Amino acid sequence: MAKIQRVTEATLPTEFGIFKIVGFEFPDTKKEHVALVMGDVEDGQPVLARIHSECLTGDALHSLKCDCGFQLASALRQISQEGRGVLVYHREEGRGIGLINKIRAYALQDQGMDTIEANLALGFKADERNFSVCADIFEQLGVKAVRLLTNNPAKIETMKAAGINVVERVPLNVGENRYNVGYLDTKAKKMGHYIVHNNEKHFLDCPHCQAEIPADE
Ligand SMILES: Nc1nc2c(ncn2[C@@H]2O[C@H](COP(=O)(O)OP(=O)(O)OP(=O)(O)O)[C@@H](O)[C@H]2O)c(=O)[nH]1
Ligand SMILES: [Zn+2]
Repeated sequence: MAKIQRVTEATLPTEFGIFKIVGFEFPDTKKEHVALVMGDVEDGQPVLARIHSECLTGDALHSLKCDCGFQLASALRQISQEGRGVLVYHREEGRGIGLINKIRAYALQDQGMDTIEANLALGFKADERNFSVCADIFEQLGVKAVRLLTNNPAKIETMKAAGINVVERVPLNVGENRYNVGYLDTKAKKMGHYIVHNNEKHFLDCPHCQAEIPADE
C-alpha cells in the first residue's frame, strides 16, 4: 500500500487555542487522517503528542461509555498550555471495526459482554487498529521525538518500532465515571493498559477494585 501523503493545511481555532490542521490522505484508498499542530514541532526537541483514535460517540456525542471525549479535550488543553504539540486524529473508529460494528458491540455489551468479548463475538480481533500510519504522519510533520499522551503500551511499541523516539509516556487518566469503569477495567486487565482509577481510591462498580478493598472498609 502506498504511504499516506500530506495534502493540505489550514488554521483551526478551537476552544483550546489556535491550531494548524494538517490533512493526510492515502493516494490509493483515499482514507483520510488529520493532525492538529501547535508551535514549532520540527526543531528536534521532544513534542507533547497524542494519537487519538476516532470515537464519534465519545468525541462528538458526549458519550460516558468510554473515556475518549475526556482524553481528547485533555490532550488538546495540555498541548495548548505548552504552546506546542501534535494531536493525530487517527480515523480508526471503534478500534478499527467502524461505527456500526461498534454499535453492534455496544448491543452485546448491553447483554453483559465486555468490550473484548463483544469484538470477538462479532468475528473481530480485540483491537483491529494499525498505528503505523501515525508514525508516518509524525515523520511528515518533522516530529522525531515525542512525549506520548497515552495509557496504551501498544502505541508506544509501534512508534518505537517505526523509528519515533518515545522519550516519555505521559499518563492520560481522565473522565472515569460509573458508565465507563468496566471498560477501563477491561483495558487494564485484558489489554495491559496503564489505567489509574482517578475518582476515588476504590471504585465500587469496578470488579478489579472490589477485589482489592480490604474487608474492614
Ligand atoms: N470495538 C470497540 N471499540 C471501542 C469501544 N469503546 C470505545 N472504542 C473505540 O476505542 C478506541 C479508543 O481506544 P481505547 O482502547 O479506549 O484507548 P487507546 O486509544 O488504545 O489508548 P489511550 O491512548 O490510552 O487512550 C476508539 O476508536 C473508540 O471508538 C467498544 O466498546 N468496542
Ligand atoms: Zn470512545
